[in-house]
Amino acid sequence: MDSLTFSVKHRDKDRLDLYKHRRVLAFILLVTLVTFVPLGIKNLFIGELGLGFFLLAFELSLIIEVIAIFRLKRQLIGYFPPLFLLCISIVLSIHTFGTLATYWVFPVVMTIVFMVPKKMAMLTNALIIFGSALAAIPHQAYMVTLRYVLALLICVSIAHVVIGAMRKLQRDLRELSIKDSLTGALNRYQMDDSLLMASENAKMGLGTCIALIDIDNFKLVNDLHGHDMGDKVIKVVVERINMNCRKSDLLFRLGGDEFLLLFDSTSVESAVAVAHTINNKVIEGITKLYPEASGVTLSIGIAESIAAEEPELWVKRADLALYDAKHSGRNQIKVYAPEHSRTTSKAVIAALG
Ligand SMILES: Nc1nc2c(ncn2[C@@H]2O[C@H](COP(=O)(O)OP(=O)(O)OP(=O)(O)O)[C@@H](O)[C@H]2O)c(=O)[nH]1
Repeated sequence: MDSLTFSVKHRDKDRLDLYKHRRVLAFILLVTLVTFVPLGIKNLFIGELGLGFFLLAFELSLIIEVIAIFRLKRQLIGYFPPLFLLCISIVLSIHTFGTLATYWVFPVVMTIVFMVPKKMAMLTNALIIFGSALAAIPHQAYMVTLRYVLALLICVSIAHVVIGAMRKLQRDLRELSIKDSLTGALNRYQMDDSLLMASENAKMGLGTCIALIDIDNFKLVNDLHGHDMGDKVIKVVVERINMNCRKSDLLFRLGGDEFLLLFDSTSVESAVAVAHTINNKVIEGITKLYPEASGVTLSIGIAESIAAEEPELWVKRADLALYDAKHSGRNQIKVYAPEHSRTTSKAVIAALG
């Protein structure tokens, strides 16, 4: 189950990145406003109408895009128009002013690597490097153009490696913050939003179920075979749960040996069937992989969503069903029924004397 993918599956990742980098975008807009706009106007005045037009058109497309990202929280015209106008402006400016204009290309290609999706950045930079080198040839010695191209290629390669490492680090940190490090299941802090969304869906008739899953007598596994074996057993449990439910179901580790499985639009009958399969596969898996710890079973409490019910009460109902499963001898799957509330209250009162 790829919970991370589930949590971002409907979003456009590039747009999300751009939206997160609004401060950088604002800075880039400011820098281009104080450089490209005066340059564009100057070129119009000195008769370089084509260059002046493309520089100002680029600036205009950038302003439109940045305003859309700030106001509408999405791209309006996309990457292509500003990048196309930028490429033309660079080539024209080197064609007109020669070597002096080549210095501008370095910050431009670096910014493209940092702000534009990888493939588009590579394509745009390839076009800029190739086009600007061709435009520079009549103005300087071949060796100077060769050095210019090599320096640009080195800059762009370093920027790609750095940004690749940063994005990987970002992904790893995000995973660390939402997932349990032992099992890879989502941690309990991710649960509230998902349960709330599922409760909201129940209001629209899209009910589903949750299952609270607890390993039976897990303390004995630790006591008899050691903590490491306990960890291995927990991992097998999570693996088997993941193997026997759908990608769209979400598994949370609540702590210790307890898990909550949030099914995606699933009836009680189907949830019970999946729970039985999970329990059987866990028993089978541990017997096969760690025969010394065989005999590990699960107790599972299932509760169906009720429209407009608080998520805490929903989990509480699954907990009561789990309590029933434990007290009926463990290795059981119980579905919440209203009498669970009464029985549990009586049991608690009896326990308190
Ligand atoms: N190996 C290991 N043990 C853990 C971990 N987290 C909690 N535990 C242990 O898991 C055990 C949980 O035991 P309980 O849930 O109290 O009880 P149980 O033995 O499972 O009994 P029942 O739930 O009543 O069937 C405790 O001994 C904890 O120390 C972990 O990450 N790894």
